[in-house]
Amino acid sequence: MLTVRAPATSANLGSGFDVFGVALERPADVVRVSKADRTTIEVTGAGSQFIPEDPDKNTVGAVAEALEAPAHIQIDKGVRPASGLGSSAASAAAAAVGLNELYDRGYTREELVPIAAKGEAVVSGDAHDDNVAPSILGGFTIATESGVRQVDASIPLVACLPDIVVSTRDARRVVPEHARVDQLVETVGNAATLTTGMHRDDPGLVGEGMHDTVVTPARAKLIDGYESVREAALEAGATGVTISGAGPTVIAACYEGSQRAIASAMLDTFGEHGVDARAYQSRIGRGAQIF
Ligand SMILES: Nc1ncnc2c1ncn2[C@@H]1O[C@H](COP(=O)(O)OP(=O)(O)O)[C@@H](O)[C@H]1O
Ligand SMILES: N[C@@H](CCOP(=O)(O)O)C(=O)O
Repeated sequence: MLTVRAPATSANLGSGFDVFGVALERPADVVRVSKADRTTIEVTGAGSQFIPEDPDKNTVGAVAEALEAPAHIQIDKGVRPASGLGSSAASAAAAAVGLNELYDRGYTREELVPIAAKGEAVVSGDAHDDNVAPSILGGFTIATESGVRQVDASIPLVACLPDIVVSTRDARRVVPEHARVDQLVETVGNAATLTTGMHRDDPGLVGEGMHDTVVTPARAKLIDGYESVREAALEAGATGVTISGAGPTVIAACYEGSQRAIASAMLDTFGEHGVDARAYQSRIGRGAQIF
C-alpha cells in the first residue's frame, strides 16, 4: 500500500482563466492505493456523501484506467467538493502519483498531468489541466495546449470557502462567449504582471495581476456577498482578491503577516450576508507527496 497527500489548488487567479493555477499548503486529500484485480473506491472525509464511489464517476477511476493500474483506492477528502479548490483534481493528482509509483510505470510528474486531467473530464466535461498541474507539480503553473510550465513561488494566500455549493459545470455555463479587444489587452497585461510577480515572489505584483473584467464578474453573481467580501479583504491588506477556480471560494494574495486580519475580515463579511464560511491561511505550496 502507498499513501499520497495531494494539495488543494486555486485555478485561474483572475487573469489566467483555464491556464493559471497554484498549489495551496492546505487543505489536501490523502489517498491510499493498493494493487487489486479491479478498481474499487472508498471515500471518507469532507463532503464524501456527495462523491460517487463508482470508478466510472469518480476522477480516480479514470486515472486508474489510463495507467492500466487497477487498485483499491481509499480517498480521505480534505478538500470539499464543488469548492473551487480543485477537490476532484486533488484526488486525481494523488491517484496518478500513487498508481504510477505502485505499478512502477515510470512517468515523470509532467507526464502525469494529462493523465490526471482525464479524471477531470469525468466531472466537468472537459480535461482542463489547471488544477491537476499545480496539485502534482506544486508552485504556480501555466497550463497551455503546448504543455505545463512551473514556477516555484511562495506567496501568502487566504482562501475563504463559504457554505455555498457552486459546481464547476454550472459555473462554466455563465462564462461569456466573447470579450472586447480592450478587455483582451487588459487581461494580457494583468496575466503578464502576475507571472512576473510569481517569478519575483512579489505579492504586490501578483495581487495587481489578479484583476479580471471578463470571467470573474459573470461568476461573482453566483456567490452571495462576493463584492463586499472582496472589498473587506482589500481593506484588511490583501494585494488582490478574486474567485478561486469556478468558486465559491474567494482567494486573496497578501504580504506575510496579514493573513489573519484578511481571513477575519472575509469571514465577518460573509457572516453579515448570512453565509457561514471557513478560511484557510495558506501560501503557495508543494505538490503531491508520497509517504
Ligand atoms: N474524487 C473526487 N473528489 C471530489 N469530487 C469528485 C471526485 N470524483 C468525482 N467527483 C465529483 O466532482 C464534482 C465536484 O467537482 P467540481 O465541481 O469540479 O468541484 P471542485 O472544483 O471542488 O473539484 C462533484 O459532483 C463530485 O461528486
Ligand atoms: N478553469 C476552471 C477551474 C475550475 O476549478 P475548480 O476548482 O472550481 O474545479 C474553471 O474556472 O472553470
